[in-house]
Amino acid sequence: MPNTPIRLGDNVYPNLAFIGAGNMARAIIAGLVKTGYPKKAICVSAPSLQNREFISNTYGVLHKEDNKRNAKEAHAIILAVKPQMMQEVCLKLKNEVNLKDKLVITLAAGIDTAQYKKWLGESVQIVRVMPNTPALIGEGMSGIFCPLQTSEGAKLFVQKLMKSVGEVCFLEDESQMHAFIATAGSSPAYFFKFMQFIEASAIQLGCSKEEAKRLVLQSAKGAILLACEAPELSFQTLADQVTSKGGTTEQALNTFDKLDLEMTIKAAMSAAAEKSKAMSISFAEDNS
Ligand SMILES: NC(=O)C1=CN([C@@H]2O[C@H](COP(=O)(O)OP(=O)(O)OC[C@H]3O[C@@H](n4cnc5c(N)ncnc54)[C@H](OP(=O)(O)O)[C@@H]3O)[C@@H](O)[C@H]2O)C=CC1
Ligand SMILES: O=C(O)[C@@H]1CCC=N1
Repeated sequence: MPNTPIRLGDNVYPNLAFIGAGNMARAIIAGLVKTGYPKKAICVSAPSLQNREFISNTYGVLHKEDNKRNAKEAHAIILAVKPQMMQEVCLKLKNEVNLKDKLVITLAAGIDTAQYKKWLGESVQIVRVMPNTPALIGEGMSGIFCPLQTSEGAKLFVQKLMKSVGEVCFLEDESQMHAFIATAGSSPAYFFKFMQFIEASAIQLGCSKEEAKRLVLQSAKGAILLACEAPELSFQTLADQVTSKGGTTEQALNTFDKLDLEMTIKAAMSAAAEKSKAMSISFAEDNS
């Protein structure tokens, strides 16, 4: 039986069981704790004591070795293991925990909600969330897909939960998840790689390592804040504002065009979306 949810003022905080103590669990837990989710209402389980203790010590939440013990006491179970581990984790949960009255939220890429019903039982209440790591600092972007039967209460709960670590977007159709993963789930990595390459080039051009990082970070932060403050301006207009005719930026952007940066990015995003589709198909086939 789950413990009674913690109440603080008018707010009720269901107990959350995070299954998995990796990057994504950590990012969401950090974001939740920062926004005041009660630490004692959050528990994490994973095989590695070191990883569990790291999250527990850093954010003050509970930890358990055993998924079963964690899930039993929770109102909502958050599946934060790699897709390849998901079947094993789900089948064990189904056998060991009464999932009736519990909400299951999965963060995994490439596994459709229909698949979870095969693993966890047709009646399981499952919601799919695709977050990203900036949730760690409350700046995440999460896509939420709720199958038809999802209760309004569950939808609102997931919306509130993920809003506390960033922005949310409801997906009407699960097939939209492939584009969402390519555009938001994976994209922080694209921006980090872009910054990494600018930093390395700056060093080659004569900047010190520290200077290069500082210049990249502040310029990227400035550019992003500027774009956020002027949503009416297209990205093209913002780029035009930097580009003087016959000047330095023009030379850099011409080089992007010559080497077809746009095509490279399109190809990379298609690869991410295609991988998501292929994973969904392969999980469905493996278990048909
Ligand atoms: N990283 C990201 O940016 C995003 C990830 N996701 C999704 O989130 C999920 C987790 O990804 P991420 O956090 O990056 O992965 P990590 O590899 O960082 O973490 C996976 C965690 O799962 C734990 N684990 C493995 N087996 C079990 C088990 N049997 N029971 C409980 N826990 C187990 C691992 O344990 P241990 O600590 O012992 O190794 C580890 O803590 C994936 O499905 C991914 O698709 C979604 C959006 C973005
Ligand atoms: O790389 C992945 O598969 C996961 C999903 C989106 C970000 N990380």
